[in-house]
Amino acid sequence: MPDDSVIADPPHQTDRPAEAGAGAEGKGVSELAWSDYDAVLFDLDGVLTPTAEVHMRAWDTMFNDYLEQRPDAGRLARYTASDYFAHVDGKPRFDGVRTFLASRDIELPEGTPDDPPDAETVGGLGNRKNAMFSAILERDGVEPYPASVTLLDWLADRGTKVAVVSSSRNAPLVLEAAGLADRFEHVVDGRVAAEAGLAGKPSPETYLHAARLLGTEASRAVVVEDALSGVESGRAGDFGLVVGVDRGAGREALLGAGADVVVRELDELVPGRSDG
Ligand SMILES: O=P(O)(O)OC[C@H]1O[C@@H](O)[C@H](O)[C@@H](O)[C@@H]1O
Repeated sequence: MPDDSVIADPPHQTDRPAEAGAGAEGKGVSELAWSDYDAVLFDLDGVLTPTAEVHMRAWDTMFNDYLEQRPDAGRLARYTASDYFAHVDGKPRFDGVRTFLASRDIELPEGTPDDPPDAETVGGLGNRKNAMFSAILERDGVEPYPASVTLLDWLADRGTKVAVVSSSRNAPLVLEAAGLADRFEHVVDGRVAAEAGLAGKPSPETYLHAARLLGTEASRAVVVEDALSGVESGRAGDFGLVVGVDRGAGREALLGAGADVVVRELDELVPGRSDG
């Protein structure tokens, strides 16, 4: 069993379920007591599909082009992958813009979520990035992670309820493009959240909303997340188990944000798959 899939002592709580708690050191994640859970709430980008990388590339191009054309470009540090993980990853589009700009002491007018991509506003910059994201998605398409499909198949056979909880307004499009749309009756995405007035990740509100839609108590639901902001949502919502998927955020950082276990691939959660 790879070291990354060892269950860690939960850093933020002492009343975690036995299989995820202290003393479980060395147990495989495949030994999770699945009977404790009725539902699994999946983040999308970076968890079910490799689209976190597409978001990353689009943010990188948009922010660096923008910084370079500013009159004070000389004083501004370039946008890097560390900025993505620290300020943007997992958050709703316009929260990501606002948080990154604040890290460079830049304040822009809010504008609106419908601002055109050439507007120098939070709305405009977010939509500028979205035009790039959409173009890449249309050109390259998207395939789900095979190991994530393995877990979805196993959960479907078992009758476990599933939902997608994504900050992205593109989630329905990505699920359709990846051939996963039929697997989820409930998708709480960036648009649904905005319309329902739910605060975005790292708030737990979107995950709690999904649990309600599935008719499940948070304590009986598992949250699966690759972003620190999303792991924080799961922890803040007191979910039964928070699984961190390390796609670049880093194992220690995910544990620090509140993940109970960290895996590299989702099939490590299927019994019998990752023991060693
Ligand atoms: O597709 P949208 O609505 O612009 O959403 C953007 C965000 O969607 C999230 O799912 C990604 O994890 C973020 O990293 C990304 O920035």
